[in-house]
Amino acid sequence: MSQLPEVAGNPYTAELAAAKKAVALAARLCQRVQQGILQSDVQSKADRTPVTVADYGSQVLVSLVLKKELPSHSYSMVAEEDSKDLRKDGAQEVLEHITSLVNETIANDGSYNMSLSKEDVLAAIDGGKSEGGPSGRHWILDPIDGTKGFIRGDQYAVALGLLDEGKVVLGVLGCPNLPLKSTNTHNGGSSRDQVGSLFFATIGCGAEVEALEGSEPQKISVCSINNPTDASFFESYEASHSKRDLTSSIAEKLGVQAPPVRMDSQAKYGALARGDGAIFLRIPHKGYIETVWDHAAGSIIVTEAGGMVKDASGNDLDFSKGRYLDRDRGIIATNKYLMPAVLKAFQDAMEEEQ
Ligand SMILES: Nc1ncnc2c1ncn2[C@@H]1O[C@H](COP(=O)(O)O)[C@@H](O)[C@H]1OP(=O)(O)O
Ligand SMILES: [Mg+2]
Ligand SMILES: [Mg+2]
Ligand SMILES: [Mg+2]
Repeated sequence: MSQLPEVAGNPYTAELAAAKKAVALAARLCQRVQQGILQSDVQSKADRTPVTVADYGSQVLVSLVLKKELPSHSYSMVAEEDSKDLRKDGAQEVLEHITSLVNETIANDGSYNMSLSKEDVLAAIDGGKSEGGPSGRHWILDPIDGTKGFIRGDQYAVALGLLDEGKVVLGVLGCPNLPLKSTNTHNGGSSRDQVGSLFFATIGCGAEVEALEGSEPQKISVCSINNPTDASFFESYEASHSKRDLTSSIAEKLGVQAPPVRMDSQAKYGALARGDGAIFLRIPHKGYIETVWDHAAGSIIVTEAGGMVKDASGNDLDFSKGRYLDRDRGIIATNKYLMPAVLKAFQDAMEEEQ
């Protein structure tokens, strides 16, 4: 992949180029594993091994590319996976599988002439143990966001953000199964429609999308709908990830006519950022605490596309508290016109639920 030209006013040009390369390479590994799962029989879909291999493999590749592309940068990463299970007796075969998958992906890409050992793989995974926090720079990684969608053959994302002094300053979201063209352009669809979208944003520089395989980047922006009756909303595909009774009550209060669009992973943030839908509601069930890697990349892509991302109290998400977001009861992403009404409906629905 060619280096991005230096853009005046973007202090994160090198980091963005490295992050895009890292996510694109990791996504290639995930695509290969997902194709393998889908080609195998239904029985083995319930086996978690293939997805585990892809989660770890993706984390290894992202960490490797960032270190190779940014050799002079100090490195701290807050990532979802750790190597504990892989160090257990009986995990040798899985570790070998991950190692060969990573090495094959590197060899096919051709950018780096290197081969990782099993120890290198474990060390790369453990590079994601950082606690993050309010000072310094920390990469934030979800190597596969939307694991259940990944197994089903649906949407998933490789999500990478950069935290600088407690603020998310950069986000890259690789969505291998999301069509490059907006899903609400009524072109009837075509088998020639390109699938695989790479969203990215840097603070103050707007949000863009390009083909995961590489193409001319296009600026994106959230929709400008200001009447909730014209809005459509995204929510989790998995009922266990978000309270559907509350989201449907919010939609009813707002007069939303369209049925919910259910999609796995932060692909929802990407789709919202380019105007495929107007509102994204996420209301986890009691006891679930949101992690930073589930929202860092997606939220900056939406805000840089002109949208807003707020918690249930109407506050900005605070990524400076470590591996978790502050405990609050939900997340809303939408445009600036709709946010006041959506927030009010959200709070009213929650009050009624008490
Ligand atoms: N019980 C749960 N409630 C809410 N979110 C969950 C739960 N279990 C896993 N997740 C995470 O929610 C995100 C996907 O949500 P959705 O697809 O519904 O938007 C993923 O980050 C997924 O983890 P993971 O990254 O391991 O897939
Ligand atoms: Mg996740
Ligand atoms: Mg994950
Ligand atoms: Mg997980």
